[in-house]
Amino acid sequence: MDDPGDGKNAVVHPISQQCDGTKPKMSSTRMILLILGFLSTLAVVALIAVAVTQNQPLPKNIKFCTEKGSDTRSHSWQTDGLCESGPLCVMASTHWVWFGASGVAWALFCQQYGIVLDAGSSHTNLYVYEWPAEKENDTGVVKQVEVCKVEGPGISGYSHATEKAGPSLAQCLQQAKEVIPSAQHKETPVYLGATAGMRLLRLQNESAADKVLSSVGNTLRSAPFNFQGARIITGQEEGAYGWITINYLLGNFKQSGWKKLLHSLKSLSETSGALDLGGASTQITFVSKDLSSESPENQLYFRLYGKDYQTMENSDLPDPCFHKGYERTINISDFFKNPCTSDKKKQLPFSQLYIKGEGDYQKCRESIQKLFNKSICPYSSCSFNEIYLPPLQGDFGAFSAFYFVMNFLNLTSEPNPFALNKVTSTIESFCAQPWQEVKRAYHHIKEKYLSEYCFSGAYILSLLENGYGFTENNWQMIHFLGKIGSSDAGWTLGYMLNLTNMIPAEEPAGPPLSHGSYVGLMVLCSLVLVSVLLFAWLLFHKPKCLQKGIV
Ligand SMILES: O=P(O)(O)OP(=O)(O)OP(=O)(O)OC[C@H]1O[C@@H](n2cnc3c(O)ncnc32)[C@H](O)[C@@H]1O
Ligand SMILES: [Ca+2]
Repeated sequence: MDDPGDGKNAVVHPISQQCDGTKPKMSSTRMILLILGFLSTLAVVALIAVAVTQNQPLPKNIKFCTEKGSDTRSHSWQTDGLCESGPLCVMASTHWVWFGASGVAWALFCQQYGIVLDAGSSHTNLYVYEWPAEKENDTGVVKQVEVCKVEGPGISGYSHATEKAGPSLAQCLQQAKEVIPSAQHKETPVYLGATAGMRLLRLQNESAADKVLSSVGNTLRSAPFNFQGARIITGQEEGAYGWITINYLLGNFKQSGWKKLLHSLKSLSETSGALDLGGASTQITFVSKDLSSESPENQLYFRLYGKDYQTMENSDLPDPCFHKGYERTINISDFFKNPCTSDKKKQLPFSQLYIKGEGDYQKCRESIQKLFNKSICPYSSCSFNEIYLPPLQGDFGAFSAFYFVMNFLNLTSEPNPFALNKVTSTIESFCAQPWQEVKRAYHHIKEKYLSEYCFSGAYILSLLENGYGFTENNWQMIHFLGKIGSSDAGWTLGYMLNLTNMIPAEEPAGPPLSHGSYVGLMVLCSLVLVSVLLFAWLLFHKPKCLQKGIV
């Protein structure tokens, strides 16, 4: 540490002070050495600690791909487990542990699949979902890769030929077989959930409903997939799984992981409500400010079907909800067949009804409004028909028929939804168009759908305004969505996520730091270490420039 410099041109700063020719005192050298040693140790410890915690061993349930497609769930992660170069191993990636000694681990990426059949009242849809196996507990990774619309009616439509319900699914199952690699078939779960049509059939004719379920069960069991059951789901489940689906697809569970889902009742504004309108039932599901459940289910569920035609005197039925010039014939026996209208059955002196459209939106709204009985409410607030409805909260994603109808009327404008008065005036002027004109303008659209858009539009407005109490002020909180990304909005994805336990009970363990903070911290620790070493080197090997001041 001797300094031969003369000190005349010394630079006055902490380092150059040692170049001024005076010998540093031993005690201060010792002190500097001590500090340098301490800082180096601290930097090394920090580097190791961060590297180790950030690069903890990968979870045991990471899937190991095999060519044979045997049950990947039973395979545990193997750090040296190289993919057996089967067709399912689509990618291998190197995972470096930064500054760590753990070396290299290989992560295998293979796809997994799940099938859900939505057996609705009007038809059945088959959905195929896909996700990377090693990420099954992450959020937003499950994607819809196929949808197949089953030909013919919904399965409840086979009540008179129950044995045909199962075979009706064959073509879509074949399509699923083509989409999913054959090695994966055996482990691909398949679920069927039946909704309002089957709920109504069960009320009407339980044994027919059982036979329909057993027929579809037999067909699904004989497919090469892993059959997990065919059942009738409740309206509450339909609402809840629809809510899970849209919030999962919108990434609302992402920011703070699945804790958000589990504690969703507390994180009020962070989830979207769900509005589903099917052929024979409708659901509204949202997280309410009002945590005390007045109604045990704390959810809405109701079925709406048919109209009240008690006042008719002859077989001609003027209907304000169809376009002027539209005519349709309905068999009285069909009309009173379903459980929602059977208790209103009357002896009528005619067997058919002749519906004649009037195209009168206001009259249509008034007649629909009568369906929503708001006179009795056993709770602090109700939607209608004595069903509990807490105050509306936050945004809503509206799908199924809500979307089909609004989309046809060009009323789905995102991200700036139309105001309620624009929606009302559009539906009103559409209803006023004569049927011949409508048919000419939209000749490419199925006549059954086309004839009912006026009624459906008026019905949707009645349901949302009079039923649920949406107003001008909160109307734009409703977002009409058909798909989110590549996946359809509906209950099926939420159903599968739940049944495959892809919604973990606990937030999955992830690295404590984000990648950015991790890299930043590592760079900082490294800079501290390098500076300390440089400082020490300067201290012990004084370079010439510092020995003789050059400034
Ligand atoms: O939930 P449930 O009540 O069991 O019924 P569903 O699942 O069969 O009902 P959908 O959402 O498939 O369809 C809702 C209604 O919309 C009708 N619909 C389906 N596709 C449509 C389209 O493209 N345009 C207009 N209406 C459509 C269909 O006939 C139903 O009456
Ligand atoms: Ca449905």
